[in-house]
Amino acid sequence: MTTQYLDKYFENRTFYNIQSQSMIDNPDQRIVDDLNNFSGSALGFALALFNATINLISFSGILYGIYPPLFFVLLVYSIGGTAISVLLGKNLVGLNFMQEKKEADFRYGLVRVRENAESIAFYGGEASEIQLLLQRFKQSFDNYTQLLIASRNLDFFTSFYRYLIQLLPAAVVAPLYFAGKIEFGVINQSFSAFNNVLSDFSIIVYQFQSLSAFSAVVDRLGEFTDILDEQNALSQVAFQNGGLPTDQLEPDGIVASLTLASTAKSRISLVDVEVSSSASHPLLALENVTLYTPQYSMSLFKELSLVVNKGENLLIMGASGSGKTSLLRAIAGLWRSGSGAIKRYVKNSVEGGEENNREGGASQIRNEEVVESGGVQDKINGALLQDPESMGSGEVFFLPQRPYMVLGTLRQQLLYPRWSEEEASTDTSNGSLPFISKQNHIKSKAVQGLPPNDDQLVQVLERVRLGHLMDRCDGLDSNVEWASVLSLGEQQRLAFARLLLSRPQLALMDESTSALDESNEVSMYTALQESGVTFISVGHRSSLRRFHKIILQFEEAKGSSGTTWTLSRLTEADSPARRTG
Ligand SMILES: Nc1ncnc2c1ncn2[C@@H]1O[C@H](COP(=O)(O)OP(=O)(O)OP(=O)(O)O)[C@@H](O)[C@H]1O
Repeated sequence: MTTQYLDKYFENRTFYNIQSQSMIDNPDQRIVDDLNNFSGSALGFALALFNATINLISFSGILYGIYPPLFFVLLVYSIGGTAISVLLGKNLVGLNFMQEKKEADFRYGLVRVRENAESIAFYGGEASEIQLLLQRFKQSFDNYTQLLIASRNLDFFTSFYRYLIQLLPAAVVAPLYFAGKIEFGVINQSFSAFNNVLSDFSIIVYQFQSLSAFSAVVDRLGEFTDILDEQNALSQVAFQNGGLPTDQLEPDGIVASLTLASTAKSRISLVDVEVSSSASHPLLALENVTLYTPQYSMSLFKELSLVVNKGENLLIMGASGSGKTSLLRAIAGLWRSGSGAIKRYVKNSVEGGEENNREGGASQIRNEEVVESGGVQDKINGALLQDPESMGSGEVFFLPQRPYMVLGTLRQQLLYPRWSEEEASTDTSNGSLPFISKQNHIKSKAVQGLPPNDDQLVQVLERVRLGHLMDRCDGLDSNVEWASVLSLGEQQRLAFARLLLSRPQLALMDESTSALDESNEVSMYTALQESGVTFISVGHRSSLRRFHKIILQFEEAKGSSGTTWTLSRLTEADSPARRTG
């Protein structure tokens, strides 16, 4: 179940939609605790029911044989008892549901402290953190108090129900013994049969508390499953739709009904156009794209059209909050609320690598800058960037504003997110889980060619001026908490190393050099230009202009919501030659 849920959670970026649109609380807790409780309790209840059935068959015959009315009295008594326990415990399900949520919120609060330890320590925010955490704990505690009160009331009733009836067999059977109708041993026999049948009939009454906890777990998992299925169905619809008007879709089954409901508001159509290697083609085209925030609560920009050709790097500038990152989200397919079309031109990745190789020759200015910024250019050109067979080359690579450091070795940092499948196939640690089928897993990004060897990884590290990490951290296999150990600028350079290793056709970079000094920034951008990758950067610094050919500027529209945009070609004045001259 865990692998199934993980597959669904990661399929079609559902984890991102759940998080960015706050669709559901604590998916992690549902995957870990709720699945555990569900499987454990389901097995427990199934066994209890099976036991009770066998027991009932065995003992009801005995009891019925001794005195038939006793059997029927017991039946009526247990039906009444079940009804009263359902009445008394009906709010237990809701309370158990909330208890799971509140405890998960509290635990998540503690995880956030661990993740942001340094920022909290710099702010000196300990007192506020304790207060916030205690607030969460108090909510959990208050709910637990209510849960205890409801359980206590139910427990009073259950005990009363269990003991009240104990007198009945004695009261009925003793007179029969004194009348000489039955043997003395039959009294004991009737007690035993009576209690067995009572507990079988009363399985709901006795297990009500666990049943209500189970029911809360089922509710939480059901809610989660619905969201996962709905998101995946929506993505399939969007995929099948591929830019067609929704009325052209086949109206069959759940997918079609979701189509009609979900496309009441229009969505941007995202089309991957396959092109042959020989044809000259753009890398990206936006046609009349109007973008809204995911819930359509705010319009960001309207009717944006642009084309990015190979080598025509695009710079996006504008005020904070004007929608620059959101445009990258739309290009990456994360945000679809709006209208218009985004076309990404993709081709065979091996061909892409060859083309990169052919275009690997750098201009004079680039070479000068590279020598100045690191002096390892010859090695890079010779061993790495001109060896397409050894490189991965996907289509679009995204460098987010906040570099993401995975939990793992330096090698895994560098290879992320490519080659993970290859690693998984050589990983023997899954051997103890034979039921996990590899086919079920989300495919990592398709990679052609061999993964880079250690020498190449070290060269790229040196190219991004992180060669010292090899000595400092005990080589490529050292495993530390990278997000805490590396400075923000070092993390951004590591992200560039990933990009250089991945060598996509198009890179989307969101303020990915914001923490770097100017010399490092020049070095990173130069290396990227050298590798033949076309890039779209979001940034605030005017020093970035020299690496780009086109600029898209967002400006606040006066007197109306949203922003206006202007697209212009960067003039020669922005080139590095002019600047230095
Ligand atoms: N998940 C979200 N739901 C709703 N609104 C959002 C969401 N994410 C961002 N926004 C809003 O969308 C607007 C554009 O955000 P975006 O991140 O694109 O800005 P930006 O131009 O990149 O800003 P900055 O330069 O500060 O990074 C902002 O007003 C932001 O508050």
